[in-house]
Parts: sequence; structure tokens; C-alpha cells
Amino acid sequence: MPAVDVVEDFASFREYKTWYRVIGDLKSVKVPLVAVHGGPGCTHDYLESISDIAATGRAVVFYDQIGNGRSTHLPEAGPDFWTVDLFLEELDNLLDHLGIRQRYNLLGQSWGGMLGSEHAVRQPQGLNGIIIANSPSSMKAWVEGCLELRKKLPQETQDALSRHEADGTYDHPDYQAASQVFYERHVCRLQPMPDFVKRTFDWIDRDPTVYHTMNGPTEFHVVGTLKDWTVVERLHRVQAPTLVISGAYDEASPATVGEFADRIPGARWEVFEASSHMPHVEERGSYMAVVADFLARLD
Ligand SMILES: N=C(O)[C@@H]1CCCN1
Repeated sequence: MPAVDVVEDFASFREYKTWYRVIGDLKSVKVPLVAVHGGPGCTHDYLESISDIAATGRAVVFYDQIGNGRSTHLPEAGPDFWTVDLFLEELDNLLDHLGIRQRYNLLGQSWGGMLGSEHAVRQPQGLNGIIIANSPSSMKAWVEGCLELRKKLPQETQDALSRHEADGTYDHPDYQAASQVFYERHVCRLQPMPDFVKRTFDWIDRDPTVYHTMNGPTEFHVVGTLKDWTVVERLHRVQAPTLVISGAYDEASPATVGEFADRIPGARWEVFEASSHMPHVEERGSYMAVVADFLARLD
């Protein structure tokens, strides 16, 4: 593969900084792909396998959303600061900073797909195509799906989760260990998880502000400000070609992912049968082939 340019820098956003990395040439004839990470409050690191797409001659943009990673941290900011509109404004600001507002693709994973759908329902002119990967269309359905998966865990694991959630003792080693049982089945089945995936979890451990404020202590115990979020009734507004992705063992249930496929006009749904929440890691080769093919048809 010929050498590909890599540029890392910051985009000024309000009085803050958004860190980003561009792999490839944003002026290529192939429309660039912007990867939008999940959480909220994760970092781009666990999505780094998506840089494989750059080998096709398409520029790939990663960024750390404000609040974690290499971007500005704001541990003192309260719940009213961390809003969907903040992250929508940050994404628009980055697109403008990179000069790609008029032609770009989005790949949003988990929360990133939630944010991407909020972006897409606003019918931005430059959105060439969108991939909504492993995302809920409503947090109510997300939690319902996770609870069904919890019922299939060993009884002692279920008991530990329920006991510590009732007591609010989320830092207890038994709650952490029980959560890990769920995560290894429904978040990333590749064990040990690759270092680039672990780096995101380490960032959340260092600064859980956004994740705890908007989501909660774990993927399945959603008590944060996003707990009533839904985009279901607005999905018919999406005009951009859409690919929906999930894993057969995904914590994102078919019921909540399926709303994207059912309600977005012309959307196609791809399920990765050996994956859970991270098919871009768990089935990396076939995932990149599906994504590259979808995007190539839109250039
Ligand atoms: N990993 C994620 O982004 C999920 C989405 C909803 C709660 N966290």
C-alpha cells in the first residue's frame, strides 16, 4: 500500500479544542469518511481499525469528542453542558475546519450512530452517506434489550449486578467483575481485547465525566441524561443513503437497531454473525469490505 499522509491537529471549538487525525487526502475523488465514536465519553481509539478504509484511497477522519481523550476535558461541567446539541455543533465545526462540509460520509458507532442520526435527520446538504453501527434508536429499547441479555448471564453474575446497582456501589470489584462478564459476551468478544480498544476504556477510567453524566456507570445501567433519548419518530426525515450495522451478539438489540432499517428510506441492514458490539474489531476484514463497498457505490 503506498504511503498515506497522516495529519493530527486540533480544531478550535468555542473556547475548547477538538483533537482529530486525518489519514489520507481529503481532496481525493473518493468522499472522505468521518468516524464518530460512542459512549458518549469514549474516544476514537477503539475505532482505529477503520483506518483500513484509507487503503482504498479514501481519507478517514478520527476525532475525540470534547470531554475526553486528546480533546479538552471539562470535569467540572455539569449535566446541562453535556447535550446532544453540543456534540452536533462540535461535529459541524470539525467538518467546517476540515473544509469537507459539502461532501463527507459519516460512520457513527453506538452513541456515534445516535449522534449521526441526529445529524442526518437535520438533512445536511453535504452528507453523502451514513453508516449507523451498533446503535440504539431509543435508550428505552436499548435498556430493554440489555436486560434481556442480562437474564442469560450466570445467576451469581445477575445478582452481583442487581445488588450493586441497588446500593449504588458501582466501583465495587464484584460489580466490575460482573460487568466484565456482560462486556466479554456483548461488547467485544475478542479476548484479550486489542490494545487500541483497551486504550478507550483506559481513557474512560481516567475521566468518566461525560460517560457517567450522559449514560451512567455501565452500558446496561443507563441512569444519565440520555436515558429518555429517542430518534425513532424522526428517522423518516433521513435523506442520505444509509447502511445499518449490528452484531448477532450485540448489546444493541435487533429491536432497537431495526428501527433504523425500517424507518430510514432505503436503508440496508448488515448483521455480523460472529460479532457483538464491535464487528469492526471482531470481524475486521469482512466489516471493512462491507463498508468499503457501501461507500464506493456513493462516490
Ligand atoms: N457504547 C455506546 O456508545 C452505548 C450507546 C448507548 C450507551 N453507550
